Amino acid sequence: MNPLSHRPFVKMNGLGNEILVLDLRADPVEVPPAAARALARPSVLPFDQAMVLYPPRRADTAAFVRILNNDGSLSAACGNGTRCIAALEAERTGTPHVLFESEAGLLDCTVRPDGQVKVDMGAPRLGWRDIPLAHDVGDTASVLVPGFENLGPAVMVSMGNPHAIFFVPDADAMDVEGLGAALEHHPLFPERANISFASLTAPDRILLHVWERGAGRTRACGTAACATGVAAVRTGRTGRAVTVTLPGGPLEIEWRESDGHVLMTGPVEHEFAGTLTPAMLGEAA
Ligand SMILES: N[C@@H](CCC[C@H](N)C(=O)O)C(=O)O
Repeated sequence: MNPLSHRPFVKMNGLGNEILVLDLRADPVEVPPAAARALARPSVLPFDQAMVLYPPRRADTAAFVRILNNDGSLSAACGNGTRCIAALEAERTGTPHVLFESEAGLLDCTVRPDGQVKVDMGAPRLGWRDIPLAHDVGDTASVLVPGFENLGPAVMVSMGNPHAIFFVPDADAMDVEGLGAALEHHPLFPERANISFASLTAPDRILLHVWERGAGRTRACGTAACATGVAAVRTGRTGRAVTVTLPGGPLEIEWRESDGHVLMTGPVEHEFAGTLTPAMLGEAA
């Protein structure tokens, strides 16, 4: 019997970014990449990321969170998924403040009375080794990617996961699938990268399309919105507070001056809950 069989799940989304939540705190087991791929099949529980809750490593946190993309790969960060698990945990405990830990660090979340969730996503990392890049490129805010020089320079930012942001005249007009799939695997990005195309639509508004590492094109990516807010400040395009609008809707992003942390605010939606079956996990019943 697969140890994940008969475990409860919750399906949610953050601006259309499809999130599967597995709370394994009571009886932790590993979620192998093959199980994530089986569950993500279109006829089963198609998701972009699975947020898997494990017992906390620190007494002040609600859980340690592991994040899997739908190709089975791991990510240290997922902004939309973090809002989803914060809303669930706040509902469960009756308190609006929730602290999680992930591979990227602490995630301090607040569920507001209007249901919007604010997450302190921590400080971005901007050094080439931290992003990571394959080698020292000089200024990580202006990186010409070999073979893609026609796109102009990428701004590289890590929000715990690697992001390349291209500011372009019209993000709606970009071939997000074609360019994203090629750039995700570019040798300059040794851990692959999330690829974003961003356009300024007002002094404090950015239009964003994202190709996600390990998940492909999604309706929204919270860490990409955070990274884009940081990238816009680094390149002198905006102030520190912006609205980033993705196909799934807007996120409010602030790169706080006092401590360098990035704050993301946006909605979540509960869809349905259920129990995993052997068939969902790709096994005979
Ligand atoms: N959708 C997420 C990002 C998920 C992780 C990403 N695909 C990666 O592998 O880095 C978000 O909302 O941040």
